[in-house]
Amino acid sequence: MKCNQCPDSCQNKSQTSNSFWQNLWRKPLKMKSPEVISEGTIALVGSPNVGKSLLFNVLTGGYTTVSNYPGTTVEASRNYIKIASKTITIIDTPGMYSLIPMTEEERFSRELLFREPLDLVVHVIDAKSLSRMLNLTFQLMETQVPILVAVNMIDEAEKLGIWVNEKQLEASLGIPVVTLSAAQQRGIKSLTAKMANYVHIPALSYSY
Ligand SMILES: Nc1nc2c(ncn2[C@@H]2O[C@H](COP(=O)(O)OP(=O)(O)OP(=O)(O)O)[C@@H](O)[C@H]2O)c(=O)[nH]1
Ligand SMILES: [Mg+2]
Repeated sequence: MKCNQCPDSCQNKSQTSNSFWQNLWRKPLKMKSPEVISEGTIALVGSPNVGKSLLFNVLTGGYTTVSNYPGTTVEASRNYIKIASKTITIIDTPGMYSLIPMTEEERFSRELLFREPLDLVVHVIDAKSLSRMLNLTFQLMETQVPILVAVNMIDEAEKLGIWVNEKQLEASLGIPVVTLSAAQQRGIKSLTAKMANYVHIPALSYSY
């Protein structure tokens, strides 16, 4: 007998309706992922081990796609974040010490800087070795792409008695600076607020 013909009290009926819901629950929902339209691109660059990838993960909530250029095995990760209600692509690049490339990683990152239409380059530096890392900042500033300096690892620097004065460094360099700790998720809001200044916001249109 078909279950929907059972009387309401029939156990068979309730089992069938339970299994219907259980099956529905187990069935993977196939949803078409919406096409992401990026409205700007920001790259994270800097020396190896300064925390670019950790910062990328903190900003984007995880790693998604990787891209490489023909002839290289080195990769960049990309993901999207919302800044000032715009969808912005964030690129995590391989470590480089200088814009004059010595390694495959440096060549790749340099290529990316010159090939990608970037709205902003975030130069991630280690607060513990500030002066050594500013060399690359000056090289990057010569590329004419807007540069923001993210002084990372302030938690470690503070333990060593090193305090980076954000305002003073900003005034000396003439470009925006943010001090942060990707590991402790400190300074992230301040970073995204400064990034927002480089995201193109369309002019308001009025209709009368
Ligand atoms: N204490 C502390 N550790 C950090 C911070 N940011 C990153 N790290 C650690 O530093 C190490 C290097 O971080 P990565 O994000 O891999 O550095 P990277 O710049 O991407 O390195 P490459 O990809 O080799 O260029 C990891 O162990 C991180 O957990 C920070 O703000 N504070
Ligand atoms: Mg990395």
